Amino acid sequence: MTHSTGTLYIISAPSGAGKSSLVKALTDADEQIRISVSHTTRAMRPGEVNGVHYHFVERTEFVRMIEHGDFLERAEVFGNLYGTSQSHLQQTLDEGHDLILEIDWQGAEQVRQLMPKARSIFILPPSLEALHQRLTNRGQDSDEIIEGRMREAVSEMSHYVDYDYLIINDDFAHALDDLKAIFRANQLQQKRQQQRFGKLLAELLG
Ligand SMILES: Nc1ncnc2c1ncn2[C@@H]1O[C@H](COP(=O)(O)OP(=O)(O)OP(=O)(O)O)[C@@H](O)[C@H]1O
Ligand SMILES: Nc1nc2c(ncn2[C@@H]2O[C@H](COP(=O)(O)O)[C@@H](O)[C@H]2O)c(=O)[nH]1
Repeated sequence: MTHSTGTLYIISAPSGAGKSSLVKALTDADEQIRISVSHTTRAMRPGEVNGVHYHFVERTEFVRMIEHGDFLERAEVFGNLYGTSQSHLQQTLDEGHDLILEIDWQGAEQVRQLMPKARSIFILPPSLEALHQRLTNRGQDSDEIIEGRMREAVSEMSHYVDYDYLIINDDFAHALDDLKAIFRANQLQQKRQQQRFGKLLAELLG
């Protein structure tokens, strides 16, 4: 019996494009797919839970973790530090789960170097106006923070060309279908490769 490992997915988007909402809807519908919980020095938003949405840590603790080599990737985004801890990442993939990293373009570049088989998806909003509206409607950030995120949005979006797939999140259900199709196609490809490998192994072992 051959064993297949899961696929690592990088998902990036300008803040407010709907990345976390789409990823949550995807993983609610498929328990085989897991989401990596990042570390951050950002202040907790109302309703966020430590260890669920992020591991919230002080900057000194984050720096200690950098020095200890704990992060697969890390970046400063909107003045806060964010990073993906190595712990459990390989184990989750070895257990056969697909794993999603919701990270910015700087982190994506680091992960591509270290794990070239990772698949990457960029999510775009239909327009900058819609993006601004979504950040405002989310009702979790001050006007100042929203303006800062809007200033960074165009620069973040300019990196979409480096990604394997592009999804425009205009109609939510449509964008979710696109996301599901990417995962499904990859799962089928993995299964096919596993079958080929199993057949080859059986032939070799007689
Ligand atoms: N297709 C859509 N149409 C309208 N609103 C949407 C759509 N997709 C997501 N939203 C809403 O936009 C807001 C931002 O979504 P979300 O928090 O998922 O964005 P994000 O990309 O994960 O942002 P961040 O990077 O800041 O975490 C939420 O209030 C969400 O409900
Ligand atoms: N390089 C990384 N970027 C990350 C990580 N976790 C989140 N992010 C990026 O931060 C912004 C803002 O997130 P928010 O929760 O404060 O709204 C988000 O859009 C991601 O691109 C990470 O571990 N590494």
